Amino acid sequence: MHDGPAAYAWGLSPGAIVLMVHSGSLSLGHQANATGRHRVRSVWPAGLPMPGNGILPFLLDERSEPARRRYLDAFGNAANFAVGNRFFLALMMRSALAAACGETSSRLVYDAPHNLFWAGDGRVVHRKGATPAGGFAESGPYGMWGEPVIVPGSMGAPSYVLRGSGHPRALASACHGAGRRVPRGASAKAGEEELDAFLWEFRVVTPLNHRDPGVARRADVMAAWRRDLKQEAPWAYKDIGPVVSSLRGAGVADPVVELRPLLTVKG
Ligand SMILES: Nc1nc2c(ncn2[C@@H]2O[C@H](COP(=O)(O)O)[C@@H](O)[C@H]2O)c(=O)[nH]1
Ligand SMILES: [Mn+2]
Repeated sequence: MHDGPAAYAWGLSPGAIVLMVHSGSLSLGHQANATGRHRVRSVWPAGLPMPGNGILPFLLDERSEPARRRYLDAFGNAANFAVGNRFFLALMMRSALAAACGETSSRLVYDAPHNLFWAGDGRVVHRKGATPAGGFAESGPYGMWGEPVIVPGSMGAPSYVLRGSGHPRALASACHGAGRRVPRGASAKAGEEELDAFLWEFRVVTPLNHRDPGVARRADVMAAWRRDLKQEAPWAYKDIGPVVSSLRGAGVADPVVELRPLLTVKG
């Protein structure tokens, strides 16, 4: 616990089991974006040079209006689909927990999407790899403490719930995780000893039973399995401590609670 009053106000207490769910729209948003880009190109005025940086703006002219509207609808649908995914994953986790431990009480602390845009106050803030971190407000359920900011670490490190400060220079935003230390492909090249140490420390269960001697004999299958595990292993992610210190030091968000991982399910 870093901030008792805020933690208690959000229903977080020492020893509580917290379920964290991370899912987006499973490529629907990506597809909406690809289709949107195609449409922007198809209505782009002849003779107007396209921006050299690859970012295609929707023009605010009448001719672009239908394409713009369809893009915003598709993007909104993808965002709603992502909320639905998180909702159903949470229900599945709750029912699995109830089946194992009996009925428990739980309530939602926050649903914080990232990689979305937020329109309002005459501007649009597109948070790519970032999450909202609004500060105190005159009204609203989170006004008194600031907005909950969820910063996950990795499956082997703590995650944090912080309270946003609404820092104007950060556009009331914070990072949405510790972030990768090494890019996806590069982490697969990490040492075999590190992976062995990880498998020793963590009980890793996958659909493929690597303890089965028949599976363990298949060098090709085992190599692919180990490559996949390395992508998500704790060392592929940055140390969460300095990330949280930076958020606090920069006045972006203050830690409320630290969550220690008990069980991680990756899909
Ligand atoms: N608590 C956990 N956090 C994790 C795990 N794997 C990754 N992460 C963190 O999440 C963020 C966001 O991920 P992204 O896919 O949207 O970029 C990432 O920066 C990691 O720090 C995990 O297994 N458990
Ligand atoms: Mn994500």
